Amino acid sequence: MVKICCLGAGYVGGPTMAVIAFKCPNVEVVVVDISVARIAAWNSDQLPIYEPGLDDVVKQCRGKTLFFSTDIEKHVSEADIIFVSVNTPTKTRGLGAGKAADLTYWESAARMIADVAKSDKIVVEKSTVPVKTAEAIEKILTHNSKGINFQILSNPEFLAEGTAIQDLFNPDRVLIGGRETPEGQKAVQALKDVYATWVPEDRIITTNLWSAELSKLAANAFLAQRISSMNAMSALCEATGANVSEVAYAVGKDTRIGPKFLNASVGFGGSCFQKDILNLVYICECNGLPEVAHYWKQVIKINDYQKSRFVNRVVSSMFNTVSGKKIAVLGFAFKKDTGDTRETAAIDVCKGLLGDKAKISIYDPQVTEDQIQRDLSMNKFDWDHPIHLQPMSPSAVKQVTVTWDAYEAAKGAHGVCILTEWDEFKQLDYKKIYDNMQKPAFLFDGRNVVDPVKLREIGFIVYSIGKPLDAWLKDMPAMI
Ligand SMILES: NC(=O)C1=CN([C@@H]2O[C@H](COP(=O)(O)OP(=O)(O)OC[C@H]3O[C@@H](n4cnc5c(N)ncnc54)[C@H](O)[C@@H]3O)[C@@H](O)[C@H]2O)C=CC1
Ligand SMILES: O=C(O)[C@H]1O[C@H](OP(=O)(O)OP(=O)(O)OC[C@H]2O[C@@H](n3ccc(=O)[nH]c3=O)[C@H](O)[C@@H]2O)[C@H](O)[C@@H](O)[C@@H]1O
Repeated sequence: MVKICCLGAGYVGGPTMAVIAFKCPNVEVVVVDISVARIAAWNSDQLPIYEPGLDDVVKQCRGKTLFFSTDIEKHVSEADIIFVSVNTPTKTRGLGAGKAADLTYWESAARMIADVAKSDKIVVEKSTVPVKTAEAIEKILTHNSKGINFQILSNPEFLAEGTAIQDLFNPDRVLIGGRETPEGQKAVQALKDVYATWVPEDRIITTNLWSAELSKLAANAFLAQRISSMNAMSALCEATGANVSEVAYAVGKDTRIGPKFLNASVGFGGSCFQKDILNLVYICECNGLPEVAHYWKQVIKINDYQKSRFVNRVVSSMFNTVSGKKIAVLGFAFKKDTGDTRETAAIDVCKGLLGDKAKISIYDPQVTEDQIQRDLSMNKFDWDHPIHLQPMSPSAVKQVTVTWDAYEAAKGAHGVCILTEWDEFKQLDYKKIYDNMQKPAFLFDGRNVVDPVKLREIGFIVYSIGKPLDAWLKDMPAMI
């Protein structure tokens, strides 16, 4: 029986390993983590992450071929294949601060593997890492190798949160990069055999190590670039009377462009797009390619512009101040069907509104008050470290309340901001919401989930990203 150990029981390690265990009954998978609380949650009925379909998969194989443990060294030493799926946050200090990937967690994992290994191992980079990381990892692993053979593979993960199980069951592709030596190719084949249990062969791509590492950064940069391109267009749509949804549809009908990932929004969030693009920018700079670095940096700049443009729309529409006004925020997660708030646009929007002294009432079906308070109190990039190493119990942001009901959040509010595209926000009784709000009642739709025409009929003043402007907003400056 092939033994797999995965370091890191997070959004990637947990679901990915659960699906491997589910699909490969002759493989034993143990997921380990330095966070005792996280492992306890994986072993309980309340999994540490919310992901549609995950519960079923875990329940079917936990205790049979899938295990969660904190006994890291034991399981690493017994494994044939070790996946490393630990955090790779953006550095906040020192060389490359604000851009480069912080490989502290990776390096400590590699040193531990080198220390405890007693037999040959295949070590798989599952985390997203800078191109050429495998070279550094190889040096760490072989430094004290005691004659043990380590083969490093790059097997970046392309799942998206909210659809992780679907993406893992039916991936567009699985990418495996390895050394072009006979030993390297043997290791590639061993990992290929695991995936080939359920992934069609033509979707398993094998490349050299550096191509695999770079392809992951490139894929995320391309995806984020599509959103920033559409978001840039949304500003022009508002200025000209064009409708961004119509433009996206017309553009996406070109089969060379395609219809996916062209939804204008209040800005992309999530733990990876910004982090990985900053990382790419840094690598370009280090390789003497400032023009290329500048090109990709614009994707982030447009995203930041989109978030501050949204805040400015809210404030300027409401007589240029939200001081003391109640603003309801519907949706705090970075996208629907996840409770993940890492780098969510909602953090920046809320901070912008708080900067103008608004009182905010937040409702998200999956995000707890504790998480929201932590997010609003945390420094940039701190969110991407293991949860138990993040700053603890920040003082509560007093102007923020969190409710478990959208109607409660909007009661007595001057304005409502929709910041996550949860399906339930399409079904709300907006007449009821309107009746219980201060007048004039404003609604700012950062996800284009509501029909602005219907809401205007109810009486709302509506702003929808990239849509023809309400008469009320026409003469207001988009950026101040
Ligand atoms: N979240 C996502 O959708 C995707 C993330 N990625 C990449 O995967 C990597 C992990 O991301 P997430 O799973 O989202 O992060 P996460 O924060 O949810 O999980 C990482 C886990 O690693 C643990 N950890 C840290 N150091 C460790 C060590 N030395 N030994 C054992 N456990 C350790 C942490 O306690 C944490 O539970 C990152 O590089 C990320 O860029 C790639 C594709 C998708
Ligand atoms: O490396 C990663 O972490 C992952 O990053 C993204 O996945 P994820 O961040 O989970 O979710 P996405 O669906 O890509 O959404 C990212 C952000 O973009 C926003 N978005 C997405 C699509 C769109 O058309 N418009 C838009 O604003 C979402 O609301 C969200 O805030 C990629 O889609 C995955 O392929 C990749 O593996």
